[in-house]
Amino acid sequence: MSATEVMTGDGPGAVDRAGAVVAFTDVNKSFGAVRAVADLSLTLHPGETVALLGPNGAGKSTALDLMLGLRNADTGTVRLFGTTPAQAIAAGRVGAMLQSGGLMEEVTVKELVSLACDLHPKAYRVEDVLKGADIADIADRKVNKLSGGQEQRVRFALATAGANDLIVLDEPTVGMDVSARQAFWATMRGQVDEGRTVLFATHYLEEADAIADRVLVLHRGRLIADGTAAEIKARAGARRITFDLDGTVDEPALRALPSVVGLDVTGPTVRIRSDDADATMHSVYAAGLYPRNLEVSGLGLEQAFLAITDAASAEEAENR
Ligand SMILES: Nc1ncnc2c1ncn2[C@@H]1O[C@H](COP(=O)(O)OP(=O)(O)OP(=O)(O)O)[C@@H](O)[C@H]1O
Repeated sequence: MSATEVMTGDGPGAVDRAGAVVAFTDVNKSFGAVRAVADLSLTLHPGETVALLGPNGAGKSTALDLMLGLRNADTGTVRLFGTTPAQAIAAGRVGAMLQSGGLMEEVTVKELVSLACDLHPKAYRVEDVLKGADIADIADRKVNKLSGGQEQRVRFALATAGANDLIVLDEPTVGMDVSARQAFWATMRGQVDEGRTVLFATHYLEEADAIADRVLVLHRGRLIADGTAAEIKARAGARRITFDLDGTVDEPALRALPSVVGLDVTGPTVRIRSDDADATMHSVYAAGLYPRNLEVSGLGLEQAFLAITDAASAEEAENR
């Protein structure tokens, strides 16, 4: 498969757009010469938990800004619930937690959350929002006295002040320690269980793997993968094969073996990424090689992510 083809799973992303929560159609957004979002089409469906991954500068924040109507697309259309982002937000259907934008400083946590509830057309009770975001114990603290992790939880409270149908989170757990992160995702699961659609951008691939039922990978503004974490791992080359060889290692010959999608040789040690480990190993033996210390293991999402983004970069360099 070419790296620039979008890997689509058979999951909900593949079905028609009727009833879509989010629909991007051929969306482009540039900043000067930089194409931050390029020909992006995607559909999110009710109840999905979707992780948005991509290296730095891939266009994640820009895509979220377009989704929330904070920026306009140069070309293409963005629809939330069949309306414009502004209409969907005005109707109280969308909650967002973004990286940018300071919080009002001289107010208490409770005052800030109360304000968010006052502004929300389908607001929850302030006490419930505080409890839901696990900040009831710091409700009377001034916002400018919070730690980074506490501030993140306040942002989460603001995103969940009312009954939203879509929650958009940009790197929500940055600055949280491990236990705060676990508590955060437990709270988030509650939102998902209530039927909300959740989209979150993250650099923590283990979070994407554990929480998302669909993973989107952006690379230089393009969508290069869309599927479950398992599908993305499988398509990036499912297996990692490691062994040692005696004598000179013939790299071109190894690279030419069937199903090899990646090769790394360090001294006598050969590391192969293969999308069919049986076929690859069969041909290793058929070539008369005697691999020692053989290990075959599955690829983690992190390795799969690196593999597909590296492949996309290599392909781009070739086409240049
Ligand atoms: N306001 C802006 N002016 C100029 N260039 C911008 C602006 N916003 C984003 N860009 C550029 O657009 C590209 C995409 O940026 P974006 O912030 O969307 O990426 P990202 O995937 O969110 O990155 P990160 O993981 O580092 O947060 C980058 O090359 C960035 O430098």
